Amino acid sequence: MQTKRWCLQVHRSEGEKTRKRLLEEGVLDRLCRIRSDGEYLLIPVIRKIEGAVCQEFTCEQEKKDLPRFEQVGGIAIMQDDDPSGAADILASKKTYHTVLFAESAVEGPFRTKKFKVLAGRDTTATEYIEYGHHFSIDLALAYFSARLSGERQRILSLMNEGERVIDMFAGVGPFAIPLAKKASIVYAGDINPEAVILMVRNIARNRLTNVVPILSDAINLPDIIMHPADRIIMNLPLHSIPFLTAAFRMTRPGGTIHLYALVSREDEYIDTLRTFPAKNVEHRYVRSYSPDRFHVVYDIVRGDG
Ligand SMILES: C[S@@+](CC[C@H](N)C(=O)[O-])C[C@H]1O[C@@H](n2cnc3c(N)ncnc32)[C@H](O)[C@@H]1O
Repeated sequence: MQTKRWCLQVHRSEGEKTRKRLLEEGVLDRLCRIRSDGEYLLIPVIRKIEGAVCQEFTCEQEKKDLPRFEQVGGIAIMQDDDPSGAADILASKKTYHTVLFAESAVEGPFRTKKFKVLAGRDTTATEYIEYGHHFSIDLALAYFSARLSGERQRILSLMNEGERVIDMFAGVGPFAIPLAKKASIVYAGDINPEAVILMVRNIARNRLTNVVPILSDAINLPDIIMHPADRIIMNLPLHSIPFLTAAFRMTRPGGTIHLYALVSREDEYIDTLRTFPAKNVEHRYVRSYSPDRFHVVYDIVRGDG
């Protein structure tokens, strides 16, 4: 079947390297055939990524319509308690080892969900790769979402080499670990001991020596971290506002705080942010959450006050 798809156009000499990278990042469209265009190859991808162009491809049809699910590593998470759909999902790809049903929304201080195993291995743990970084995850023990991968890359692209970074709600390390590539040091705190244990493992797996895991309530971080940061990550979208005073205490004048919040209007917290010594605040849509609420990120530059 001929169909239009997003693709990357790369020189033949770069073809295999690019294909492997896209496969590793989970964006290679494996249902469509890579095609050549003179000395270039057109490599199809499943969504619009940086540098992608739209071209015609010959694609196989999906074998069977699968129910909706979110993929995290080898785990598929369904929105419905549907064992037969779960069996279809499990059979659809060799890499899936477990299909889960989320029995609750994110809840409690650790922001975890309760899960029921619908098919496959009886586990909530898996391995996940994002932009070449390896993560051990256990969805029942510590929060993790693959949906912020683009946002993590955006923050990385804003960074200068050698920055000092603090991630106040670090979870298993999905911000802290990629940002360590440019940072001189990343302090990564979380209140959930299981998240910190997984983060320690992930730091070691990615052979990093500049990420400092801290088991602590974020409110206490200003008493633990003595040097001001160039950049702070605050990814606790429902409850981050009460931690802003601590974040401002830890940021140097001119440094940036990235505050994630759940809102129904992008400028919802602008008046609150004006009560802090902020020199500049920009906001941007991150992703939808419910029909009337979405995640926004405020990029806040600290003033001198
Ligand atoms: C939405 S998750 C984000 C985790 C990680 N940044 C990510 O993107 O996957 C929020 C994290 O904040 C942690 N947390 C909640 N309250 C906290 C507090 N008072 N101090 C430190 N960490 C907290 C939770 O355990 C959870 O891991």
